[in-house]
Amino acid sequence: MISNNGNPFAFWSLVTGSPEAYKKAIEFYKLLGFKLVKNYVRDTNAAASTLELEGISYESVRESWLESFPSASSSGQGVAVKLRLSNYSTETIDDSNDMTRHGTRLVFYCEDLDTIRSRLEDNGYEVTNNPEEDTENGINDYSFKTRDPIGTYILFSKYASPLQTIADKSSVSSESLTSPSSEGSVASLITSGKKKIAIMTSGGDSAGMNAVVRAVVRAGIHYDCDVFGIYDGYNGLVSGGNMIKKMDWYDVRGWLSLGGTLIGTARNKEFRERSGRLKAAYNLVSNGIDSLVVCGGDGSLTGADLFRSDWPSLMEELVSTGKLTEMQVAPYKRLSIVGLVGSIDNDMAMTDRTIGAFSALERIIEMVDYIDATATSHSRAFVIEVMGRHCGWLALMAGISTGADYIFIPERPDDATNWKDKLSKVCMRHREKGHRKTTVIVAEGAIDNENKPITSEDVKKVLVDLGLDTRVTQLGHVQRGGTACAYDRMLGTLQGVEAVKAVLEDDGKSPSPMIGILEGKIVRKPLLEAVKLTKSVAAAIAAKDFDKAMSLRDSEFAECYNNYIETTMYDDGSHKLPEDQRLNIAVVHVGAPTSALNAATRSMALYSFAKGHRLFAIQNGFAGLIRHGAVRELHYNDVNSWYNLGGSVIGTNRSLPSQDMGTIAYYFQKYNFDGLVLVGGYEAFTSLQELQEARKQYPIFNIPMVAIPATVSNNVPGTEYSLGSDTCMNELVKYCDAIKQSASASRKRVFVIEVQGGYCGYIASYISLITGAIASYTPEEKISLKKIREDISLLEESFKNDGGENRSGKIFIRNEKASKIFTTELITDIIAEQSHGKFGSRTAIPGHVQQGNYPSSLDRVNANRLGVKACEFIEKWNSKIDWKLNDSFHDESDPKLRFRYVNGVKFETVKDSSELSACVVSIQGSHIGFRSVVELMRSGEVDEKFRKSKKIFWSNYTEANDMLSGKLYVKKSA
Ligand SMILES: Nc1ncnc2c1ncn2[C@@H]1O[C@H](COP(=O)(O)OP(=O)(O)OP(=O)(O)O)[C@@H](O)[C@H]1O
Ligand SMILES: O=P(O)(O)OC[C@H]1O[C@](O)(CO)[C@@H](O)[C@@H]1O
Ligand SMILES: [Mg+2]
Repeated sequence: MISNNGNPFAFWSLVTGSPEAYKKAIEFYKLLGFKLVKNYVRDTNAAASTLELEGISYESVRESWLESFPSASSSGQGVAVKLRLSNYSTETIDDSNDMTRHGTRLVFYCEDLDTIRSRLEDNGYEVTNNPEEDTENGINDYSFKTRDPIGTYILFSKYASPLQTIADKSSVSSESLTSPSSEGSVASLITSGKKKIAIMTSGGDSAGMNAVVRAVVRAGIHYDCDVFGIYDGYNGLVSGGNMIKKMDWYDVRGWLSLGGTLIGTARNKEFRERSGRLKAAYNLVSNGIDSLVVCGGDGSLTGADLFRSDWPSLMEELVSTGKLTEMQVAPYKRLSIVGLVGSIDNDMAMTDRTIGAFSALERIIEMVDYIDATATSHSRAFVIEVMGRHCGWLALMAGISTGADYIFIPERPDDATNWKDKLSKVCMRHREKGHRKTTVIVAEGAIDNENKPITSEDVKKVLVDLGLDTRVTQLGHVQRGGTACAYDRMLGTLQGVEAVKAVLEDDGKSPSPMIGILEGKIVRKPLLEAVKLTKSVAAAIAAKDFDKAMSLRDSEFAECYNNYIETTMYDDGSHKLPEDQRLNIAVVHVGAPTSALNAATRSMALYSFAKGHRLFAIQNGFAGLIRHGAVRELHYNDVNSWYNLGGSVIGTNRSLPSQDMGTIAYYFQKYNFDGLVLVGGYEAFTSLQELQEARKQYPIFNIPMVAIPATVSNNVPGTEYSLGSDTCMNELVKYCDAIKQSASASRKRVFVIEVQGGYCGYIASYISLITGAIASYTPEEKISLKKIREDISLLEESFKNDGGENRSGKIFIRNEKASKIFTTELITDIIAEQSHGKFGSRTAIPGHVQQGNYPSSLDRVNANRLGVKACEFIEKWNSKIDWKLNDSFHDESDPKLRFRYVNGVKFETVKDSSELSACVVSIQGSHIGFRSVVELMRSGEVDEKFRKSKKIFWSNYTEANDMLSGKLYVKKSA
């Protein structure tokens, strides 16, 4: 812990509830040579005493900062102590002489120990010698100790590092070790045997980075590590000093709801050079940091990987140039590095999604939806340029989500010689079909197949030449702004926790990991390989090997691109099937409305039209069919603008086919349906099951039938995702942020928020995780008075630790059916009663707002994919081709797979292959497969009584929230 530039700083935060001790502590640190640099006004109402401090009355002072600077000639390290007086602090001074019983101990390095010692003694402080001082070896040693007036153990050592021995000292120049002893001050040395993890954010900021930092800080502390924040990315790492700060549990309070990155980010040239990385290495070692978690994009992780590979030689250089000694670098022979991918670009290999990409996409679709209104009004064309650097993910997904007429992305460049013609033809054709507006999305890295950039202005010229009144909108940094969407809060949080686990499990043998998400599962991948693969995308594009570039993108990229083309470009009739293969497909919405029902129906329709099929909407659910025979054929202009329309245009209804199977069979016969797509929640699942069973009586139902899960509750058996559930989470995140703000402003108030979900606790667990709720109540976990009591204790603890700041409002989340007895109102009343007037409680019930107004970007993208998948399913069954039912038609190779596996699950008891023609679309992360409804029922996975799957695939949300909300932390520190 020495410095040769006088810059590095260590920081400690100490809290007391006693005004007297607070005042004395200030004097104590001044005695050691600290200067009082700041008095903070924290909460003028909270304190009642009239302590006079530096001429300011106590009511207005709650926090004091004291700093000890090294002298100008010295390179010793500075130290800052933040003293906080909190009337919530229950901290009492432990009078025992057992240091291990007290949480905080500081070790100060001071050359002139005698001066400090006599000052302390002269002022009545008890000074005790270290009976075990090992002057020979000096490891983790101190000379004497005392206690500050609030009870912190202060140890004084003449060694600037716990590693520094007497013998060792001679090899380091005295200049580099000098503390400002002449001023009788101390230079600091904070030591402990804990693992020290630093977290930094780097590159372009992305929403969700704050969730990462919060999770790393809290998970780190939970696992008994010291966690440091490195400010401004590699800038902070290279310059060190007060850019590296120790972080406290409560420092990250309220961060989930804030946008950008609160520890700052930067792009730094120096780190690209070895000299910059050398400084960075020095700063880490001199702060005792042994593990580095970097959250950034491909560039930042490339830098991190380089740092990792350089590390041994950087250590050697620090020793050979005399900056550090062999002993000092000995424990840092290996730096644990973990990469987290935070970037809006979604351009990193070996992960399906990067933290921030969906938030940026959310901003884009919101803006394009706004533009839609004005574009349609004026019948204009808009060229919208989106970010993404050399990656087309944002542009592709934006194109799908906003019904764009055309997109330009680097991975699938158009032919240099004819792109203008192609663009003109598509746009004119769409206009002729009835589009009143034209939308073209251009990725900022768009190129032609000769690698020449295609700019928004180039595109505009083409559209102007077509006679279209055209405007260009460059969305710019609005895409990176705002708070994180639900998905990114979840991803950042879970990946942050995983990063800490990876640090702790680093045995020095396995390669440095990058935390990614594949098929919905948080995974560790070798950083080195991920960086290498990512670089190969750029190389493939440079070499014009666009197929390879495409294949190296995430697993859903190519599929989404093909879907986009099929639903947007093939309306020219070029891909129509022969007459005898064209089908009559029926679609029905079943159950409560969710926001992506229309978007899914649109994609089914556009896909069907391209193939020459007809799509018939059964209106107002099965009740509509039974009562009114309500069937309507959908046409291009009916559906084309449904990409962003919430609710259900064709109408939805909870009624089941069993109400009147005969009538339904009659209409199926009348319209000669070749397949049925049911879009909805648990009722859609039940309807599918009923229709499948009714095949015995009504052979007309021997057609392929497929249910697309669509429900906010996400309780459909066989899938981990349902359309509309992401929109619901985004709505709830906005709602909870607003409620938390209100709770925080009212200071002492807690809200109990009741969320939907039926008997499924998915929504409650998810929303608790991403809002940092103090407690959650779900049907899966029984509510008891004991649990409520514990949660109230946690709440009290949380109020105490606010210290009047109260940056984050307190909320409890309760699922609507969590308990018959402990209703939302009752829990609210119990809290009020138990608080004895210390804080109040209110209920908040968002109700049907949870269905959302318009679909989220993630739901729109998935609606497009699932709609196409469902139609393909029906086509496959009708074509009677040799269909291997493994996952999503991919595995054609192994004949044994035929009718044996579905979605990777072995089918032991398939009696009749027709069972497999009634399936639920099963989504596991980004992977889409099918599961037969018969097999699902047989598997025992379905909880018919409580209308959900028995599988709780979100239990990691609950575990992570228990860790990060403070529940376990408070228990541990109690
Ligand atoms: N090859 C490299 N070697 C060393 N450091 C690098 C390298 N590439 C990038 N860095 C460091 O990472 C920082 C961020 O990189 P970059 O600007 O490419 O952003 P990014 O991490 O890819 O994030 P995003 O693309 O989302 O903005 C750079 O400013 C630099 O300090
Ligand atoms: O904010 P800056 O430094 O202008 O960088 C913009 C770039 O950063 C990103 O937002 C993230 O990499 C890119 O999409 C964009 O090209
Ligand atoms: Mg990048």
